[in-house]
Amino acid sequence: MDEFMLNNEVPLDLNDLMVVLAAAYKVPIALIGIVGEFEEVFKARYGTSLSKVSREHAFCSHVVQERQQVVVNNAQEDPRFKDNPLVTGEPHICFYAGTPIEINDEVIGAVCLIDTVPREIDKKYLEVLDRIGALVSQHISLSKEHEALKREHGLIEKSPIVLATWRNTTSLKLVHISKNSERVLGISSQDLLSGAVELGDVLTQDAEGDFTFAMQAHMEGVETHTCRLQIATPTRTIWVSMISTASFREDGMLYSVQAFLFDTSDQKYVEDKLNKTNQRMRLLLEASELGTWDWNLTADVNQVNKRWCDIVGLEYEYYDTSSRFFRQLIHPADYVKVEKQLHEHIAGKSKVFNTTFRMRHTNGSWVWVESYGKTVESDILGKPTRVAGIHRDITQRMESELHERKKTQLLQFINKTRASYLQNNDLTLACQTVLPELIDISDSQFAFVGQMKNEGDASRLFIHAISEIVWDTSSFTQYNEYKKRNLYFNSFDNLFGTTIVTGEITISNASGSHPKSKGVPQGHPRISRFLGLPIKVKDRVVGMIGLANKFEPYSIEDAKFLQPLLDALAGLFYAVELEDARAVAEEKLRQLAMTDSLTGLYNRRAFINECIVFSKQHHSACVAIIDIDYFKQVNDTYGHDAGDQALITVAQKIAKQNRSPNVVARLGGEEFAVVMLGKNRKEINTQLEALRIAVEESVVNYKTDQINLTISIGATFVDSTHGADFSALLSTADRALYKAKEQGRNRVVWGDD
Ligand SMILES: Nc1nc2c(ncn2[C@@H]2O[C@H](COP(=O)(O)OP(=O)(O)OP(=O)(O)O)[C@@H](O)[C@H]2O)c(=O)[nH]1
Repeated sequence: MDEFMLNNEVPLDLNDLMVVLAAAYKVPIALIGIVGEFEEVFKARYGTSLSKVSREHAFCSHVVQERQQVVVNNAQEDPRFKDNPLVTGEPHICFYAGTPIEINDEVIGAVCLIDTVPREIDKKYLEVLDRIGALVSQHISLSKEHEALKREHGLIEKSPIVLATWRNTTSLKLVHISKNSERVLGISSQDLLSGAVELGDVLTQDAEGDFTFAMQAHMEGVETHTCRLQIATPTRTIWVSMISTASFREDGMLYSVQAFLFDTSDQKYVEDKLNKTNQRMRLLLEASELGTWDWNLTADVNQVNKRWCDIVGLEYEYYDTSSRFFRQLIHPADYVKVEKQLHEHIAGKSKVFNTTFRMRHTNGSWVWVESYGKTVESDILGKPTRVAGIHRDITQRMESELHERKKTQLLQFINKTRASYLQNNDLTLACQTVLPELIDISDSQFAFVGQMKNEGDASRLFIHAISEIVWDTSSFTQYNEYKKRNLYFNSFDNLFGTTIVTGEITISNASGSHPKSKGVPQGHPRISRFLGLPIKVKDRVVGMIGLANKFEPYSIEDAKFLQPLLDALAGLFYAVELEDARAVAEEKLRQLAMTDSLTGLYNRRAFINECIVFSKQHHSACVAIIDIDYFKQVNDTYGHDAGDQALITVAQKIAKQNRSPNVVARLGGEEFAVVMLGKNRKEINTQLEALRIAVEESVVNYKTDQINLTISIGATFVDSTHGADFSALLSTADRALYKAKEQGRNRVVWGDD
C-alpha cells in the first residue's frame, strides 16, 4: 500500500485526463483511485462529487487484489457487487472497468471508468485503458520523485550544507547552488550563479589551488574527492570541507560535478589545537624517556615512537607495525596476562590498560616494561578502534624488586618444606608439596628432587618429587612407580648423573651440548636447558635438584640463589639419614632383646609375644617343650663348647621343621619351645615324632668327637589359640615333659592325657 501517495498532497493534475477519458469512453464517471488499508481516495475524478469510499466497497480494491484489469459489465447482476451500496445507492455503479496503477512492482490503485447502465466494452479499448494505466503509473512515480527532490532541496536550504552543481560544457560552469550559500559561505547564490562573484575570488590562494586540483581530478576521471578550503570574504574567514562527486557521460567525458560544502571552522580550530598539543606532548614524551604506542585496531597498525624501539633495541626504521610483531616480543610467561588485560580493556571491563611484562631485547635479554594505555577512539557501537599508551623501561627496578621478592618466596618455601617435614615426618611429601613453587621460582618448566640411597655397594637416587610428565607406556610405568614412592634413577652416566658423580653444579644451555647428554626418551618433552644442583652434607653428595627448560639460560647466579634451599634439603636429608640409622639400630637392639644369642632363636619373652601374634591369625595348634636328654653329661664328657654345638644343632633341626607361622624359641638351658600349626593332635604327633627320630638318628660332630643325642617332648593341643593363656599351656607341656623324662626319655608325651 502506498502510504505516501495516500496521505500526501501530491498534486497529480490529472483531472483533465479524467475529462478526456470520460469523453473518449463515453462514460459519465472517470477516476483515479489509490487504495489504502481502510479506504480508497480519488486523486483525480470526473463525474462524481465523492472524494473517497470505504475499501470494503471500493471496486478498485479488486484491481489491487487481483493485480490486473477488472471489468464488471453489470454490477446489479453480479453476485459480488449487487448489494454494494455504491451499486444500490449513489453513484449507482452498473458498469466498471479498472486498470492497475503500479509503482515499484506494487499495485496501489486503479484508473477506472464507471457507468450507471450495463455496458459491454471492446477488447482493444481495454488495452488502451491498460496503457493509460501505465502512463498514469509513470506519472505518479515521477511526481513522487519530484516531490522528494523538492523536499530534499528544501531540507538542504535549511541545513548548514551547501549543494552545488557544475556542468561541463567547454569548461566547468556552476549551474546550481543552494540558497543557503549566503548563510553558510557568506556569498549569495544569485551572485555566484550570475557570475557576479566567482568562487575562486573568495578562496584563499592555497584553497584556490586545492579547488582547481579537485576539479582537475574530476576532469581526469576521479569519481569522488574530498578537500578542505579556506574561504575569505570581507566579513569573515571560514574553513569549508568539500565532498565532490563526478558523473560522466557514456563516452567517458565529465558531465557534471556535484558537491557538498559545509563549514568546518570549529573542527579545524580543534584539530589545530590538538596538533599543537600533540606536538608538545611528543616533545615531552621524548624528553621523559617514555616509549609511546598507538594501536589502530581496525587496520591493525601499531605506531610507536623511537624511544619505544630503543627500549627493545629495535631500529626505528625497521619497526613492523603489525600487532603480531609486537606480540612476538612478549615473554611467553607474561603473554597470557598481557592478552587478558588487553582483552578486558577492549571489552570495556577496565578503564585503563596497565600492566608490567617482559619483552625480548634484540640482544637476547629480557626488558621489563610498564605499559599504560587507554582507548582513545571507538566506533558508533562503542567498540574501541584505537588504543594508545606509553611504555616505561622498569628493568632495573623490577630486577631488584623481583630478586627481593624471590628471596622472600624462597625462604618462605624453605620454611614450608621444613614445617611439612616436621609435621608429617614425611620428606617425600614435603618435597612434593614444594615442587611447583620450585619450578615457579626458578622459572623452569620441569624439576625433580632426589636423595641418594645406599644399599650395600650400590647407590641409587630416590626421587622424592618430579614433574608429572607421562609421554608413553614406559614413562607411565615410571609415573606409577613414582606414585608408589618407588622411583629410582639408577644410572649416572648421563647429564643429571654428572651432578651426582662430580658433586658439582651442572649447567647445559643448549640441548645435546653437554658431553654427558644422552638426549631424552622418545616422545619426552625436549630438554633444552638443564641445571643440576648437588645437595651435599660435609662434601658428601646426598642428593640433587634437577631443573629444566628455563626461558632464559641457566647461570651460576641461579645456583647461588637456590643455595639456601639446597642447604635446607641437605639438613633434612641428613636428619632423615640419622633417623633411618637410628631406626636400624633400634630394630637391631629389639631383635637382640628378643633373640637367644647362641642359637638365634626367639628367647622366652619373645616367644610369649610371638605366640600372641600367632593366636590372632591361627586356631588349632600345639604347644610343645623339647628338652635334650642327659645334657649335663654332654657338658661333662665333651666340654661346654661341645655342649653349645649340640644346642645349636638341635635348634637348627627344630627351626628347619618349623618354618613360619610356627614359632620356635629357646626357653633357656637345653630347653626349647615350639608352637605348631595343625588340625589335630595326631597330625602334630607325627611331626614331633619325626623330629625326635631326626635328632636320635643324627650325630653332632665336635672336633674329633661324635656325640649322640636324644630329646624328650612334652606337648599339649589346643583347638582354638584365640585368647589362650600361653604360660598356662607351657606349664601343661612342661608337666608332660616331666612325664616323658620319668617314662625313660626320648619320647613324646601329651599333657592332660
Ligand atoms: N654347654 C652349655 N650347657 C648349658 C647351657 N645352659 C645350661 N647348660 C647346662 O645344661 C645342663 C642341664 O642339666 P640338667 O638340668 O641336670 O638336665 P640333664 O642333664 O639334661 O638331664 P635331664 O634333662 O633330666 O635329661 C646343666 O649342666 C647346665 O650347666 C649352655 O648354654 N651351654
